Amino acid sequence: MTDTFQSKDIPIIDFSLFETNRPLCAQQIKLACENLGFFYLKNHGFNEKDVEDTFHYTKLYFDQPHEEKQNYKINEHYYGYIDLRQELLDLETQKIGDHKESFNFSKFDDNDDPLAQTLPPLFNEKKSLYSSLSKKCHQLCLKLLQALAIALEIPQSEGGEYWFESKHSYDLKSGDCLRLIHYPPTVVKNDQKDIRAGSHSDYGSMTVLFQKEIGGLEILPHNSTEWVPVPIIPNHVVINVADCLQFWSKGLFKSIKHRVIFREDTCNLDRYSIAYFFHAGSDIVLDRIPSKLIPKDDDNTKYITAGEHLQNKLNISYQKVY
Ligand SMILES: O=C(O)CCC(=O)C(=O)O
Ligand SMILES: [Fe+2]
Repeated sequence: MTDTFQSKDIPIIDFSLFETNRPLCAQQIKLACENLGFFYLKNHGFNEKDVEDTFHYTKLYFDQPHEEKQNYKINEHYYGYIDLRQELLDLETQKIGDHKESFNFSKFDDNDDPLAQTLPPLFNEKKSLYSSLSKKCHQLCLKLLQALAIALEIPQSEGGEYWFESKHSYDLKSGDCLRLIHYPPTVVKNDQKDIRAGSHSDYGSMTVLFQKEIGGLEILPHNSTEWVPVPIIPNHVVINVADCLQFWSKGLFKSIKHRVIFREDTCNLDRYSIAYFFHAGSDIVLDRIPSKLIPKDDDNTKYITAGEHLQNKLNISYQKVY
């Protein structure tokens, strides 16, 4: 027996409880966000075939020639194609950018057209698939925050279980992003200097992550120095608390550090993942959650907007390497 946190200790929450026993579901989600800021979710409502299809077209997209991908490179709103090594997530220890390429989608309108970018032809053809995944991820996150608001007993006079909802409406201008990620293989094994995604925490309220077949994701539990692998469990998504929610809850909920390493058994294989970064509207002030269960405010409370937070974080953790 050991007290060290292990992969098997990562909570698995059955989200069908949200319909059948909402108070219990809310307690489980609150506990997972307090203790680790990270959990698996099963019975989450995503259609398995749709997720499969999304991964299929994602692979086809990244298989295209480099020049084609460069035609839709990242724009001033951070949507579009990001090249191999272009993003560097851990400025403290990384010498070179992440060994990954990605594509960021903005939110979509009612006709499944993206709000802040022009899509490459392949994605334009499949825009309903990506738009629907984006909207479903957003709806899931709203429910997760509703569960947290229930567990925190936010007073009805303050908005109760819907306290978060108006701050995250899909109509708001925000940093929300559906991101497709491709981690190409490497021939260099056990190279401590190279990494698929450097250590970081996410910026917004929370993140939904779909993994597929190839592992490598690791988490660093709060107050620990031991990285813990996050094994892939088929048909489960992974949820993590991000920085803004940690700020709102005055540290009650933990924005967990994570990274993607080259595992020796799979470093010669392509890895694909899909993340949805869920954010409050850019102009929303990161006020504290009104609840007796939130730790007391101290004097140094600094209120910033969600957009400022994103901008600050991008400025320190995002490097353009053209
Ligand atoms: O690909 C993964 O498994 C994690 C990606 C991630 O953490 C990120 O893009 O913020
Ligand atoms: Fe992340």
